[in-house]
Amino acid sequence: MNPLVRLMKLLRPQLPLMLLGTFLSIITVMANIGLLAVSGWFITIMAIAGLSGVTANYFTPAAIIRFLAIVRTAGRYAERLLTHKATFNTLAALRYYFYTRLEPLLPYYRVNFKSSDILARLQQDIDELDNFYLRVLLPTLVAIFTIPLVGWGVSFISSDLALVIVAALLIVGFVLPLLILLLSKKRAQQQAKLSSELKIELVDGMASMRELLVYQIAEQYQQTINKISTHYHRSELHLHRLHALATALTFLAINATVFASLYLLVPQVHAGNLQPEFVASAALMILVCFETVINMPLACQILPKVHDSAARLFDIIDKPIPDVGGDTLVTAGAVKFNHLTFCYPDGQDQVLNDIELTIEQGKKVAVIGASGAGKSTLVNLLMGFWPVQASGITINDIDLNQLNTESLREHIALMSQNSHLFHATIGDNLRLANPQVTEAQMRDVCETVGLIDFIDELEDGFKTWLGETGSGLSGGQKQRLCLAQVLLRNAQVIILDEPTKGLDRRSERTVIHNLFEQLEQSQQSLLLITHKPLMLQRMDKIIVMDEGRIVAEGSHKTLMETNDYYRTLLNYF
Ligand SMILES: Nc1ncnc2c1ncn2[C@@H]1O[C@H](COP(=O)(O)OP(=O)(O)OP(=O)(O)O)[C@@H](O)[C@H]1O
Repeated sequence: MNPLVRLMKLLRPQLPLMLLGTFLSIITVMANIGLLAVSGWFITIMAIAGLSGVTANYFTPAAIIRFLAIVRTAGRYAERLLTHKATFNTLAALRYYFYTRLEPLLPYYRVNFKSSDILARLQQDIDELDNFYLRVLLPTLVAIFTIPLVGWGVSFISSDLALVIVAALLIVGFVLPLLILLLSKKRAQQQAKLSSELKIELVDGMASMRELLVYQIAEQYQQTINKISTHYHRSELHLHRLHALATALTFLAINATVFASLYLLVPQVHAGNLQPEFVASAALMILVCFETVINMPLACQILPKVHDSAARLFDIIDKPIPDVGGDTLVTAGAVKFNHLTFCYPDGQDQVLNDIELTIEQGKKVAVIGASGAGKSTLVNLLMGFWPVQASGITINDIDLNQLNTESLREHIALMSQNSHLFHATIGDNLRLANPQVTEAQMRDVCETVGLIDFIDELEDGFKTWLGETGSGLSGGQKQRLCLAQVLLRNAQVIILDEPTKGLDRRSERTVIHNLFEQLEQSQQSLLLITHKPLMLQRMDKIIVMDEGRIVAEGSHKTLMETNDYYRTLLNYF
């Protein structure tokens, strides 16, 4: 379906406001035209009456002028109020619509989406859609309805003049903008592409500034930005030139129409077929009646941008959402991987091959393997991020595909290698994991992860603000805060991916000791990805993975004694 048609469907809830706004806009434009026409006529008859010394009735035209002036002012105010309200409502609804559709897609298409691109689309493209009603639909509807009304009104003065005005309005309102559109189409597309590229480069550059400086490629990066920026401004200049040309031609057409009106009407006045006051009335009216089409060149310039933005947004959200999750609530029990085999939708090779693994409730299982062995994939599948084969994974003997995703995420808490901390206070970051948590509970959990001394030394304690992605904390402190978040979830199964990465040996010992003590008490299950002997020693079972397969399993002691690959892995990491 055409993206603009889809967009119109999305705007349907705002239709009453939009139609009312359009109606008021038409009334306002017509009142303005009427006001100038009556004023021209009124000024002329008063001048003629003054010069010839006759009296004229000025009460009626003065009352009409006042009435039209009030309608114009009140109409403009109400129209602006309604049309802007409709626009803001639309903007909010569109953002909500696209965000809610994008959210479930991100875990599946993470690899193919660039966050800066998503940001550019969500911000820039939706802003562009916001123009659709105010700058495209509204002026087009106003032009379509008012041009015949103007023609009809002018035909009472002169049908020839009516034809000239309607023709001029059609040229200025439709022919000229379409011509400019054709001339600018390629450049406009190029400009949209460059603008998006510029945004992506800037966001990426800001995020990787440290690396750019360390690898001494900041200058190269600057040159790239300069190059895109120069091309962007060149396109923009070209488009502005075309726009200026359109504006100049529009004013030329307006003035030519005024001359044409004099050319047509003055001989008629001479011939006695028309009263002279209508000449001034027509001239003033012509100047203002182009208001009906004055925004059409801009509308034609914006329309392709709106079309492209809508197409880009629909393009993302139309990606199929993998069918994951059912209605059954998760209950505590063993987590089982039953001969699980998995291949990413966009991948060729099997990433997991015949995985057979059981994690009994309350037990601690570790997974160890070289980089790329499939450990994170195993965890992500258990979290329900990708669909798996029927009965490939079960919890308490219920197929993962039948389990409610929300309930699954309550049942299992995950601390991945790159857990995110928000630009908020330490307390707020902890409350994200558990909104009901009390200060006492926060202190307890921070004690468990060995962070409480550090927090107590901070002037604002839990109210200390963290920078973006937790900057302001050391790598080890961030890691411990993320661990605290996971522990606050009170989930039945906890998954930790290298939880002590970045910790010194003493802190690591304390954290491990406290963590395992808490797990013993709470009888939570633990699935741990680690290469640290300190933790591996305390596990009930260790799985050794290589190229997507389980190649060995047993306790730390047994594996150390019997498995060369396990020993190599421990030495290697
Ligand atoms: N979203 C994805 N799409 C396609 N292939 C992927 C995706 N994520 C991972 N892979 C591939 O799957 C394989 C296993 O990756 P995975 O991240 O599970 O390994 P890992 O054992 O966790 O590695 P590491 O210890 O380095 O984190 C790798 O070959 C990787 O390239």
